[in-house]
Amino acid sequence: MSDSGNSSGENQGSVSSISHKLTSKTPFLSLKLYAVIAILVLCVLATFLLIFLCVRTNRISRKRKMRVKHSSGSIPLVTKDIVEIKAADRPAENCVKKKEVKIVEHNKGLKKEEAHTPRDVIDEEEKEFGDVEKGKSSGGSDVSGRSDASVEPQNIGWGRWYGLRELEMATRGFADENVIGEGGYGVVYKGVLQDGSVVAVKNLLNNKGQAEKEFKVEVEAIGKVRHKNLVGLIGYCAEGAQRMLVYEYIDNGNLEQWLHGDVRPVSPLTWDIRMRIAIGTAKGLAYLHEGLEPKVVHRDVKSSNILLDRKWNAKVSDFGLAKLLGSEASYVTTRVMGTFGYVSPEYASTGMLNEGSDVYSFGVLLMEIITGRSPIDYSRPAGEMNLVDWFKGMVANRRGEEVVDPLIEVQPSPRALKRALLVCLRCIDMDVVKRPKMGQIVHMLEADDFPFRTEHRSAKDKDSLQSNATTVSTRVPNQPKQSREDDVERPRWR
Ligand SMILES: Nc1ncnc2c1ncn2[C@@H]1O[C@H](COP(=O)(O)OP(=O)(O)OP(=O)(O)O)[C@@H](O)[C@H]1O
Repeated sequence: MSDSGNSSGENQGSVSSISHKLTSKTPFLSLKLYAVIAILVLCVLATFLLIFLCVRTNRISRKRKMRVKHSSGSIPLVTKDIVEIKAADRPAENCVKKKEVKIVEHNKGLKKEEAHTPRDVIDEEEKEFGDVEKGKSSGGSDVSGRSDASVEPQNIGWGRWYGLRELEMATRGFADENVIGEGGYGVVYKGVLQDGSVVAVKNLLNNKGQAEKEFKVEVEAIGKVRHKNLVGLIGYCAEGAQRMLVYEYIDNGNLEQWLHGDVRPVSPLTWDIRMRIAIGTAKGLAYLHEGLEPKVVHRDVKSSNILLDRKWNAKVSDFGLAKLLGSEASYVTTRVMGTFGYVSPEYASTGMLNEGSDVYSFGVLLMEIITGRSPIDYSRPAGEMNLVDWFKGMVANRRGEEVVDPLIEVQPSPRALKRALLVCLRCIDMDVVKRPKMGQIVHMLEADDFPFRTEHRSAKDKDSLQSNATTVSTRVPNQPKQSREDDVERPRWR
């Protein structure tokens, strides 16, 4: 009882001592302590309020600046040539679902309603192949109806900037049924623009790391590249986080689909058509390597990147993308390394890249075209899984005629076959400096007298194919440094 009395007395004592302290005067302006504390608290609160207001004002002014920048068109106006159409602010929920979109049949075999039967294509080819061969081989008209050869950048510019809304309308809201396919860079949609022209819209994946400025610089560089054997970039979209590339639509699928997609007794790809595709591809690559400054190394030459029009003109796609998307995103790592089976040994082992790596990949592609076999095919017997090894062995053993795709009905002449086989072997030379340039390859494939330079060849020349298959390192006949003028257009890279 007395303990509790003591403790309550102590409590009362401490309370009265605190209140005494609070009411006692301090040296600061002779104010009482509670007044000083109240002033300090108010000061702290005022400081916080001030900081908060500063940050808020700063944010608002930055947002306003960005809005002004966007509406004045500084994002799309990459060059004088690019015309802003319209910018519609819209959440891109339709675009976001791209990853889940199922790849429609078109990806592995042409869409039924769009696919032409081999007969259609061959009929068309028969009607038009002659003209093309007579020197009008400047490529078919593109989707906008213009001829590639007549493209004059100073008149029409390389392309334009598209608003998200416009591309959404063109692809019916990025609808599943408009998906052409999906690659490592993103989903590709078929679209019809308001003027009726058909385009392919590539909705780039994971572009968060891609700075707008860097993106537009690279896109501009790709967009200026025009050649009848390269898929033309006709514009792009960069709104918010969205990055899309708009290409001319190439309406006859890709080479992979035609070589491996639809197994039938006779391939619609005759020997002549195959060589035409190979030469067109070589011309496109020659332009990238030799017609531009700085040159462009494709890095991913393979059959699915060779698109075809109805006249079997080859159009190389995806050039420039490795550079465009390669710097930031980790998903691109495998892309930078190219595609398994096509990658040159030195690039695979050292990562050192030059146009020789594309030449190697082209050599593998040419083997694929000749044989109808995939570069790596695990369904084949052990000794045949790797196309390059099998091919070299066959040629070295004088069994070159046996490598031709059995689906080709009319066999090539021995001369034509030997020419193609020799080009393959030279392209895959282990010594990168001994590989021919793409321009030389064009001439080798086109030249009737290659590799038969004289009527009376020496025995050594006769055996050149076999020796190439074993050494794969031979002299390339003298060729002009560049492809012919009609094949390689003037550089417009910068
Ligand atoms: N301009 C185009 N016109 C018509 N079809 C196209 C066009 N560009 C791409 N495609 C088609 O879209 C599909 C996906 O192409 P994409 O280039 O994105 O991937 P890929 O070449 O199949 O694979 P990867 O990304 O590994 O190179 C392919 O079937 C291709 O034929």
